[in-house]
Amino acid sequence: MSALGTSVRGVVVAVDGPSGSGKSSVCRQVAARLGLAYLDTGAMYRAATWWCLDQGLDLGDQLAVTAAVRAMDLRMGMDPAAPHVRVGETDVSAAIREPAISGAVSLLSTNLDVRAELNARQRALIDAERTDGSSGGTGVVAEGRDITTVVAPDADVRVLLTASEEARLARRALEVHGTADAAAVAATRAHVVGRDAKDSTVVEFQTAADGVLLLDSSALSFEETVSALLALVLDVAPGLATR
Ligand SMILES: Nc1ncnc2c1ncn2[C@@H]1O[C@H](COP(=O)(O)OP(=O)(O)OP(=O)(O)O)[C@@H](O)[C@H]1O
Ligand SMILES: Nc1ccn([C@H]2C[C@H](O)[C@@H](COP(=O)(O)O)O2)c(=O)n1
Repeated sequence: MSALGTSVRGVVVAVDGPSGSGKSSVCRQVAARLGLAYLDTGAMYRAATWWCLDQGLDLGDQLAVTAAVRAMDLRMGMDPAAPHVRVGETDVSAAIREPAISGAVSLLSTNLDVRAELNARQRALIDAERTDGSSGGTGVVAEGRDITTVVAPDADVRVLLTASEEARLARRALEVHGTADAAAVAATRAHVVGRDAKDSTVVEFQTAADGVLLLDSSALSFEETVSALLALVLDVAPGLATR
């Protein structure tokens, strides 16, 4: 609600792309700069994986996994200054980034019943920001693999953020190993290219769907990519003020 009591419709920015293209870091920064909420949908798949492992489930048991995910008490903290993820009372923000979760998460993200459950939760979170900005902002930047196409195809701004495989591997190697030399890139390949190959079997995030804008960050610095996405959003929602 505005100060006058009238309803203000929040802007919805949807961003998809492959692993290491910069979705999380760039979208979080753009959300902070525009005073929007930030929704990391990959973190929801990671939290679901953590929850199922914590319950001692066999992740290949699709029925048991689906039932557990439907029962999961998942709370997404969407403030871009301090995003966090809770399952019940447990803050799992750090645990869901562990290699054991990264290595197992595709078992859930390729389970179509799990996708349906998480898609519904993502739509509810996005709709809450669209209608009343319940995180205190004037909209949301939501990123993942199927936000532009499945979860929020009606978003105000839809962007596919890509980068060459070479650039994505180098970025991830630098982030994880502190260097992008040949050994570090080789060690990173399975986590980036391998996971994308599995996830690509159920969602399309390598090519832009109709009406989705393509932002290729291969030759852009982090700041240049943030500026490019900001420009795309401000083009559609010029009333938003940057911070
Ligand atoms: N344009 C850029 N130039 C250089 N480095 C970048 C750029 N964009 C992002 N990075 C860096 O690349 C790394 C990967 O980015 P990020 O984690 O945001 O990717 P992602 O698409 O969210 O990956 P995933 O889907 O696997 O979580 C981070 O260390 C980030 O700081
Ligand atoms: N909307 C989404 C978001 C994420 N995934 C999958 C892809 C990854 O394997 C996993 C974790 O995502 P990340 O944190 O690495 O971005 O979840 C998906 O299928 N759909």
